[in-house]
Amino acid sequence: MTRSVFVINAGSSSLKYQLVDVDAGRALASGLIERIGETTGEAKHEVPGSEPVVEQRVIPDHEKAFGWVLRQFERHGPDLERAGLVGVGHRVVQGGARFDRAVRVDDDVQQQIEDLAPLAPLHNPANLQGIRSARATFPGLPHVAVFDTAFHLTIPPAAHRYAIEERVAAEHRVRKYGFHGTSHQYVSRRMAELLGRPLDEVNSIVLHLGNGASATAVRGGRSIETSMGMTPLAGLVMGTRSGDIDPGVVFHLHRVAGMSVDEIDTLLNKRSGLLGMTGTGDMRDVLQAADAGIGRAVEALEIVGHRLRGTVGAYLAHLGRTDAIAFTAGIGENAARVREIALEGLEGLGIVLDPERNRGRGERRVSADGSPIEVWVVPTNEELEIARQVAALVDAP
Ligand SMILES: Nc1ncnc2c1ncn2[C@@H]1O[C@H](COP(=O)(O)OP(=O)(O)O)[C@@H](O)[C@H]1O
Ligand SMILES: CC(=O)OP(=O)(O)O
Ligand SMILES: [Mg+2]
Repeated sequence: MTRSVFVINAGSSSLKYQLVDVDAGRALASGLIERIGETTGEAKHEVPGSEPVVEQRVIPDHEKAFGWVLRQFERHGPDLERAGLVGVGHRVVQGGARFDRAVRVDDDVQQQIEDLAPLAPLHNPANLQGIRSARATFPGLPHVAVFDTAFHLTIPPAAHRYAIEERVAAEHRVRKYGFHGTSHQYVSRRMAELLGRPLDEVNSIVLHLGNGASATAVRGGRSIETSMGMTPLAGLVMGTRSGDIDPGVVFHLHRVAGMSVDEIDTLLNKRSGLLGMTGTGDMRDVLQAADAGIGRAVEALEIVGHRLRGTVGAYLAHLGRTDAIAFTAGIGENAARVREIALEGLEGLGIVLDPERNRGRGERRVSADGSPIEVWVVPTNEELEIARQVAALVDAP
């Protein structure tokens, strides 16, 4: 009998979902609704082995989006009544210092996620909409929240505290939380498996490079440092987010450029990064433009590479001994050129790519034989990891 989990990743303007067969470790259906709340939306429902259903339509809110999803299951399958659903998993971006693991959602937990919304104003409110819709639709099933931040709660104070007045930091919960933890955890475990060594003996650097991007230093299966901060705005250059900048820039833009706080928020979160520098937030387009010799795309890649190399160098120092570097997510898995620039010139630090392997596909080692630090491509699967955590919690006595 199949045991499946319905996994929901509700973003600010999107809803991603997967029906996961937990034991087989594969998706029975998946889908994505984009540009929720805008004047043009796109929705896609995919069942492996059949043509995907794609619709252009206006989708005003997450509740309507969820209704669309349920109709696709009714029309195109699989039948949710017969899928052996054991629970629903919700990706929740900000779990604060409170949630160090997945928890069953009840009214109290839902309230706590709401209380954490000021620490992730772009993410938690959307996550909550997903939770509300799904709890109303599946009242009989256990709902589980899986937090992006949970894996990073092992980061020691020296790395997670900011050097600001203690009273203010404590009162307003200002510290580094880190994100993409589900992916960093999944990939670092897989990395140890691939090296054939026990997790607690492996030190790795995971580079999750998707639309949002973050790096994590993992010592013996525990996160000790990560590049995102109190919010997912910090660290590496991303699709539309700036990553690290001097916080003084914010005051400058407010006082001298006359921008409001909301305008600066939008600038740094939605109009910066690759998009702000090149006009497209999609790495495929940036790479194509750079190949065509377009100056700002070439420069943007140089900035991306510079930031990545600096982060890798810092994490080598924090870990002391590093066994492997793992690239994951859309860019990390697919963009050979980005892997190359991220590690360019680091041969002296024990990192030697093999150009041929780097150009290949799928899960594999991409470092040269004899490279003291191995480099791998390890595809992430946040949905499967969420589904497994849900199943484990539901099974627990
Ligand atoms: N073949 C590819 N080459 C280069 N970049 C790619 C490729 N496929 C996907 N990407 C990039 O991956 C990014 C999206 O990553 P993904 O992990 O899917 O993001 P998210 O889950 O955060 O939405 C985009 O910038 C996209 O251009
Ligand atoms: C937290 C975060 O940055 O998530 P995403 O990469 O899905 O935007
Ligand atoms: Mg992703």
